[in-house]
Amino acid sequence: MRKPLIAGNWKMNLNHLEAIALVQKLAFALNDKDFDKVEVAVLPPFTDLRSVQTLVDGDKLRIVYGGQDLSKQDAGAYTGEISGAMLAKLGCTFVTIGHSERRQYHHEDDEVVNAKVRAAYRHSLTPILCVGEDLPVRQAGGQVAHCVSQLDGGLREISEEQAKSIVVAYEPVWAIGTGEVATPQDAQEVCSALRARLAELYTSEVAAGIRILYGGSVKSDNIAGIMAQPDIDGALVGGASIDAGEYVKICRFGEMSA
Ligand SMILES: O=C(CO)COP(=O)(O)O
Repeated sequence: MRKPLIAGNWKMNLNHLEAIALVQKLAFALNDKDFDKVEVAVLPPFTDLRSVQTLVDGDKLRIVYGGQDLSKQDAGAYTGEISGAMLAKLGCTFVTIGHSERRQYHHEDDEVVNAKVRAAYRHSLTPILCVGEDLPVRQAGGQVAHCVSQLDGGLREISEEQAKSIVVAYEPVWAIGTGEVATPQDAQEVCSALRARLAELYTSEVAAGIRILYGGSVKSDNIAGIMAQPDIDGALVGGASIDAGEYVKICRFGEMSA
């Protein structure tokens, strides 16, 4: 049984004081019944993580958190980089890897993404491996092949034992921050193909246990339809995750109508 995961990618938004305010609002609104049904994560900028950790530890919150990226190196002369060890020390559970904004603006290819996935496992972090096609690929009908190839690239030399804990996020680039949400059927098509590929790479039992998220303009008014799909186990939420009221509604997707 896959527990749904709602993860909020704050991107480059909110300083550490604003981070505290947002996590406090989430903690106030969400209760044990919510956390029993869904795992709720936030992915703040690096500079906010210590504040989030202090709040989560101090108030024993059930919210988990993680980084938006990590270095493929473990330590050393890599100015500006943040290591997996540093994220682990801050109590991070997750780290997003291969987000389309990293692939696009920082030219991260599958090789870099794979090195980062391996770095995450070295430090017991759970990667949220992001894949997704851009508009020309979708218009040419190449979305499944494109995403499966990114999945293969990201998982190179990742063992079955490691793969069991991975989270995969399907985020079509054309749906990110555009208000253009993929239809639930479009999202399901790719997510089911990703699960089928995971079964080929590992076993069907392993594939059946891996959570696959959808991301791209997820809001409280479209989450229910997305979550109703058999191969979608949660959402990676951008813009709507920094609005406490909206994010709480998304975390309570079971109460929203499809
Ligand atoms: O990129 C995303 C999450 O990682 C999606 O962003 P939006 O929800 O703002 O479209």
